[in-house]
Amino acid sequence: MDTNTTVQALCAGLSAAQVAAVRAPLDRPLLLVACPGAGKTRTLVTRMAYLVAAERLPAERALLVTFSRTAVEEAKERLLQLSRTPGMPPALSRALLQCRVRTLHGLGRELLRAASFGEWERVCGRVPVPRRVEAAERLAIIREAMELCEQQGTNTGAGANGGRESERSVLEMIAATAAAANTDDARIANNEFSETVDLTDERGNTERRRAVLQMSHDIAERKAALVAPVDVSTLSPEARARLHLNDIVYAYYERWLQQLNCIDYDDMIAMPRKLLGASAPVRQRLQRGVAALFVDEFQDTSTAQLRLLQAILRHTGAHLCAAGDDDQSIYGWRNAQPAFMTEFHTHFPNPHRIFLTCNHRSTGQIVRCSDGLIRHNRQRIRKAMVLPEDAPADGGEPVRVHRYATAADEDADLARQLQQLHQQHGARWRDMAVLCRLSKPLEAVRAALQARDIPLAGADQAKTVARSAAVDAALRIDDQRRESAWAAAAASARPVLALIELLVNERDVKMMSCACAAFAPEMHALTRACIAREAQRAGGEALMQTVRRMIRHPERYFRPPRGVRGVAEEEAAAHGGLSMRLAPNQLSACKALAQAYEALRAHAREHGARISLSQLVAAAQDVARRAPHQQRHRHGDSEYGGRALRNLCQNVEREVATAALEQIDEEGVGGGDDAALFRGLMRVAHPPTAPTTAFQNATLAANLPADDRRHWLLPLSAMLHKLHQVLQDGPAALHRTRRREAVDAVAVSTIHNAKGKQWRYVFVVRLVEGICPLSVWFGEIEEERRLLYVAMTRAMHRCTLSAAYEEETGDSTESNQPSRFLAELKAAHCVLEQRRKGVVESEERRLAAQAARKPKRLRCQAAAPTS
Ligand SMILES: Nc1ncnc2c1ncn2[C@@H]1O[C@H](COP(=O)(O)OP(=O)(O)OP(=O)(O)O)[C@@H](O)[C@H]1O
Repeated sequence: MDTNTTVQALCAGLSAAQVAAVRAPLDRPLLLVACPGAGKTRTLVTRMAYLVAAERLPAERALLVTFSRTAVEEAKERLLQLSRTPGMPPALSRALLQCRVRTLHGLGRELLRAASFGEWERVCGRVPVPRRVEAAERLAIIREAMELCEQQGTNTGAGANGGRESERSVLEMIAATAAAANTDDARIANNEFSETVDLTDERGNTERRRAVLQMSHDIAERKAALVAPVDVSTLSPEARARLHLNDIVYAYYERWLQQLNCIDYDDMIAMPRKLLGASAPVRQRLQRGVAALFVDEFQDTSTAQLRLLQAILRHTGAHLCAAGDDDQSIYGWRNAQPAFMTEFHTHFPNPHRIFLTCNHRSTGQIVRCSDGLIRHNRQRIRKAMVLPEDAPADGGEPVRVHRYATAADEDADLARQLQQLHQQHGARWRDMAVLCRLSKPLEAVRAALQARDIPLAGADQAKTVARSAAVDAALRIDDQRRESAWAAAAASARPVLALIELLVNERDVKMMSCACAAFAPEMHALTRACIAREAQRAGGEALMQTVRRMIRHPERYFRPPRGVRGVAEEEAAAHGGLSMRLAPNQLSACKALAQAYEALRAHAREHGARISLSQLVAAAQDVARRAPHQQRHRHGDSEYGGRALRNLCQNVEREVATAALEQIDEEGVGGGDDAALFRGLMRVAHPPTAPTTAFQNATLAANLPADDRRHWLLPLSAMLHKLHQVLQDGPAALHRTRRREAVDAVAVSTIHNAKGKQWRYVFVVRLVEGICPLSVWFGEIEEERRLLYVAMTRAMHRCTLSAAYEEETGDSTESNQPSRFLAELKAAHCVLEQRRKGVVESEERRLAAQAARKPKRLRCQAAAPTS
């Protein structure tokens, strides 16, 4: 098939504007300004295919980035569909599956992985691989810094002096954090910062919450602008006195992130950008992977993200094709800047702009009603949403606006309408969605719908199911065998895992003690404490390095055996040894530990990237068997137990690998090759709760040749983590892989989560002041209006908006004002219905009574009017 025919097949069914976008020349950046339902994702992926087919773009160098995982899934699905277009040459079909689709954060993570150990430390100030700080942790740290600054009389408002005093004391704290490492460790160990911040009070307009969020926003802004926090320790007292509160909180927050070896969401964008300037491997990784960059949902771009995109284009010279709708920008709280759409030309010079304004999704009435609403916004690219030529301008039903006396009435009537659509109009549950501005009010809605047996799901209308039987069969794990293997393995696991743990984590005293119990049982607690103190004195040296140093200079650390003359204690201390030296037998204990450790380390080095957890376990078992004390103290490590542990490890390995494969299968792109498997392993290999991961990785990486580090570092951590979990929780833990499966259920979701989706019937509930628009938001009324616009434009066939005058909250009843946006809807495209409590209730009672009497007749009866 020639290229022209292929292109024709690709563009079949597209509108003229969409075809123009697909075939636009490559010499200038391209911006597609689209309306809801204009098919921008479809156009973007078709352009990708067009460039691959007609412009010889290597598919693996076509990269589409977007801003949420759902959007990634959606784009991959579209690529898959496109690859199955009838008449598509098989080579092109295969090539399309090689196109890469990522969230921008995912791309950032990928680039971070290409950085070397040293670059991580030098450019990012972290040890690979850092953990991502939880949202609650972030807010807790910010709040703590602000409260510390507020203490001692800042509440005087004008009391600048009191404020300055306390701010200064926080500055001292920041400067002293490095010195106070012990306290910090204790706080980290106690997980103090994972305390959850009260974010449930979504309607509460509390000043503190607002201030903390605003500060968090300010920190994000600074990070977006790559503003480094001040280094307090280098400032003069005068300079410190001039610092603003926000500078102090930012410095405090960053200091803590470094202490915790964490990065935040913004770092996943800002750090790759820094690394692009500083690291050749990161640049090369990027250059290999990007010749054309496609950005979907461009209106959600934040300042930092824009800069990363610019850096990518600068370093690769790639073609840019962005698509977005400024009217659907709803992530202002994540620093999204719809203005980047209007000012596109200032960031990407000489662009080509194409408008896609035809809504292929909704009826004429929905399109006109929602278009009338969004026209109240001023900061927007002027565009009129239109319908396809063959669609009637006033087609479909008008938008329904329902008002109720109470929220309970609203929910009861909602349930009735959903049931009616399902039972009398044959609609599937999955064709319906209930959307709300906030998640909290949805709790009551869910309860009301569940009470009436309506199946519910989230916006993705999928549920988590256990791993499929096919995968189980592939794993060939038989429950009974696993059960007994687990028992035997658990019994023999401790000494073996202790040694592996020590290899993985050379700085953790607890791990060393654990390993000592098996390989150097004679070692006293005092000796272990001395090793730890010596390592600390040497600036955080690896524990085993300290042990080696002590073995090299026994005269400084150990008393000589009886009858042998040694150096005086004062002299030993003067040479940097211990002032109180350890008993002579402690030297042999140290040697036993070092010997076992070296044997395992040599094994790991020898096998490098090819070693698996079960091989490592086998090696550790071998070392354990040869350890001198093992002959004296048999500790029940039966041969069966040893074998069982190796089997268990193999199962764990298979499980981790299968989880990776499943993930790759679900993503559908790039499956099969080793690189994809490895990427998948990397993803599942992220033990979320292991506090020592960073150190583990650091030490292990130091132990391995550079090339081997990335190949098994994280997978091994994951497997060890899983093995611990299995040993702790029993065999059931081995069987926990889950996946998402589509269900026939009504989507109940926040508007944010519904973005990019569509349903035949959409119900937007709780449209009252304080919820939509949300009163606590920072005056962003236009963003609130955009949210309602997004919600309405999800509807294909019917859109129902509702509000109630009263809502019961606990013991009290709150009165509500209907949302101001309802008054902005044009009367010509909507019908207002005042639904009274009595009518709804009596109708329900009547139907229920009728159902009890004549269930068969009820099924074919037409709906009775209720208003
Ligand atoms: N040329 C077309 N002809 C007919 N239907 C189309 C056309 N283009 C897109 N559609 C349909 O319109 C609907 C909306 O498309 P799509 O979801 O790609 O739009 P979108 O611009 O991403 O929407 P939104 O921004 O609102 O999420 C889909 O059902 C899609 O199949």
